[in-house]
Amino acid sequence: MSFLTLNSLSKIYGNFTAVDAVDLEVSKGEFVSLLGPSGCGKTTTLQMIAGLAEPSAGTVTLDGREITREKPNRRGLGIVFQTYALFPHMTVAQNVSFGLEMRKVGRAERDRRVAEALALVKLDRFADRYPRQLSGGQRQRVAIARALVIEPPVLLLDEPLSNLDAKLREEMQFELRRIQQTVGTTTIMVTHDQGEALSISDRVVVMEHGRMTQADVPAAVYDHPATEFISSFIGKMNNIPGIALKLGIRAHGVILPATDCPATEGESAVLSLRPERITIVPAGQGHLHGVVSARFFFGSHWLFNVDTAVGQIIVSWPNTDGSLPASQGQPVGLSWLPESARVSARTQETSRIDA
Ligand SMILES: Nc1ncnc2c1ncn2[C@@H]1O[C@H](COP(=O)(O)OP(=O)(O)OP(=O)(O)O)[C@@H](O)[C@H]1O
Repeated sequence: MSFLTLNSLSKIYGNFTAVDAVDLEVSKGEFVSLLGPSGCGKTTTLQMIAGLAEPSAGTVTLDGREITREKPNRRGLGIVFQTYALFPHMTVAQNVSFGLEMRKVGRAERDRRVAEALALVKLDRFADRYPRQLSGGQRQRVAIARALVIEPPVLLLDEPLSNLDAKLREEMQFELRRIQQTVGTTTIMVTHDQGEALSISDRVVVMEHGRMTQADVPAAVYDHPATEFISSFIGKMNNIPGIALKLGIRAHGVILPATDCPATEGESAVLSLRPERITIVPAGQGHLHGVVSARFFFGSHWLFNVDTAVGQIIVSWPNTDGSLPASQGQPVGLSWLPESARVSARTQETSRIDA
């Protein structure tokens, strides 16, 4: 059963369509990320849910009630922006309490709920501090506590972690998920960070040029990207152009196997293969031959660039025991399970990239 429903929601500025007929059903308690490159319409979609932007067409329905034209304060949704927007002259507790005062909640209940919200974000010891006395991550926790204390039906997060440095950002991603799972609030988060969207969401909604192009669980978006754009935007992908065969492609005279082969035999196609699905094997073995042209260390894994007859192939190799399959300049073979590769019809977009 859908708790929040977007029905053909659109936003048009002059003759520019920022959001193009987006349909989405979000279940109660679900954590959904809106993911896409800059300018694809994520924030505008979120703002239409919040009531901060008026839809040009379509509807927003919350818990069976249409709220498309309702004022933001009447919707009572929790909102957290990229900039924390805390009141600088108020303490942490006063910041969190503010929304309850506006709603005329009595003193005793206010104190109880503020204490609960601060405990939830692990800031109970910071209640009397001012925002300037907090780190970026702590301020963002205050913003989350402030949004949740009013017990909103939906929590809307717009790039909530993008002002934090990489390490803190990762910690806060786990924290955000823990908090959301503890309170069970239906949550929609806008992000352009694919890792963030994949790691903490129940479902990822990918947007391109104002349109929703895939909405699915993270593993499905990663393993079965609906468009070529998604396959290269989410994670790394080797896209090898060639001619479709029944089970694979032929590229530069080499036959590359794949079982997932919806393209028509004989047509121009592209074989997509994730770097971590490729194994480096001794020269003379495998489906493809090449020479290691570069090697990069990332701690948990290495990336190998391998020059082959069909172009440069990226291979990811896990750092399980410190051993390496090949050194720079070494001839190698590349192997993969045919079910790890996917062949799709070649679009004009790929042709342009390859040209
Ligand atoms: N008030 C406005 N008037 C005209 N165009 C607008 C307005 N607001 C947004 N746009 C345009 O609509 C498109 C979508 O903007 P939006 O902010 O939703 O993108 P986004 O996906 O959230 O991008 P970002 O990650 O950069 O914030 C952009 O091309 C933007 O320039």
